[in-house]
Amino acid sequence: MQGVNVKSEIGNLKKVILHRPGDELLNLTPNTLEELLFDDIPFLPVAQEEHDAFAKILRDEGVEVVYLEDLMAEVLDAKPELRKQFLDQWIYEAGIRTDMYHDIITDYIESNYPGNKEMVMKTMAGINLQELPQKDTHLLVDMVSDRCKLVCAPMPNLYFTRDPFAMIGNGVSINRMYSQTRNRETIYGDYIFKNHPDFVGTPEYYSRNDTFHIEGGDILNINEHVLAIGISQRTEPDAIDHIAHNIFNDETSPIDTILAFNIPVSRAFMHLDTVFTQIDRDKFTIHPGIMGPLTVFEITPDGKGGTKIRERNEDLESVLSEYVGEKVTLIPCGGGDRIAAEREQWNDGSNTLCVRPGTVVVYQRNNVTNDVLYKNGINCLVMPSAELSRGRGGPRCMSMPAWREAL
Ligand SMILES: NC(=[NH2+])NCCC[C@H](N)C(=O)O
Repeated sequence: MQGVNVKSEIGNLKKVILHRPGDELLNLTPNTLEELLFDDIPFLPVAQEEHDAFAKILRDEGVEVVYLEDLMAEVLDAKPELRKQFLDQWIYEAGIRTDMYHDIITDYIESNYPGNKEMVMKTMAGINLQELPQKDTHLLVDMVSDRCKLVCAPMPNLYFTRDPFAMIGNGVSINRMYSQTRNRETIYGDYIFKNHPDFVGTPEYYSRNDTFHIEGGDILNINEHVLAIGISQRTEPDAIDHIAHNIFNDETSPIDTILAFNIPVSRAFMHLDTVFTQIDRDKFTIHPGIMGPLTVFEITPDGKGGTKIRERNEDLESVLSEYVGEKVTLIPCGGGDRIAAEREQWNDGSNTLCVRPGTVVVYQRNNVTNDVLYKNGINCLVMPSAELSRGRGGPRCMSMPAWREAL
């Protein structure tokens, strides 16, 4: 299946991009957790089993599952001349600015990871000082620094494929990320969208070199015409102004309204999809904790190449019903119990992945919320979640749909 087609959050899912967590999780240590945006260290073999169970659920539902690492390796297999350019860029963006270290790392990778896929996986995992040959250097840094120091940091958040790039209709946003640790993740998407035969030519609404940050967890396709974007810890309002301008000026895009949801800035609510996801034609799950402070702005083209903005003061249900075109029900995470809501939101109880209207993938551990979903007629496909959830993302965060059928 070629190209991108995502014009809703719920249309029959046909193709999705995942990343199977790899050795990058082995490079998490207690004193790097905060910087790397984790709250604990997942046990890798179990995290991988859980992730494989997720992929199997999707395949059993008829979804084509493709992996980020394979797409990137396919780009390099087809265009071998890009391998050096990619490695140079990856080394530079890892913060290596001296020729000597650039050469040591290049030699190390070229001699130990000759295949493209293994090289791609290594760039994701990161490099420790102790892996590199010492004989060449004899520098002070080698004599005194901690031998476990990471020379090239790992990218442990890659299994949240939702965030570094995001499909919008038939186009894509290659994101500029909020945190330093996640900014290198977008290199892969950039190469894939510029070079992979399945994705080349996709209209690009945002570039990783743009100034303001925006992340895919904040981007929700409500329907062909309406896009919702969270203003959050991860997405700046300036980025939304910019992407709105680009989308409205693309004649091929039917999107004529962007709803900006201003959500509180906090670790627990880092993206809009941590508090709000669509699960059926007329149903959304929502974390009750955001209902009070939420404001919604409607952005539309002004007809002169710019945009106009209107603040919507009605309650969320009426605003959504208007754009969805039918009366919407909001189903609270935790079923209205405040403690259960907070506990389960922390473990992504509102972060579901819809595979078709009324059928969603959910984490097993959010049993209170899942019960409420069942009672509302939702078919929950339950996946194991003990280790994956330690990274603070659920089934929606761990998936980037590339193709959904029309509703
Ligand atoms: N779309 C999402 N909610 N993604 C969750 C990402 C979690 C990741 N640890 C981060 O902080 O960036």
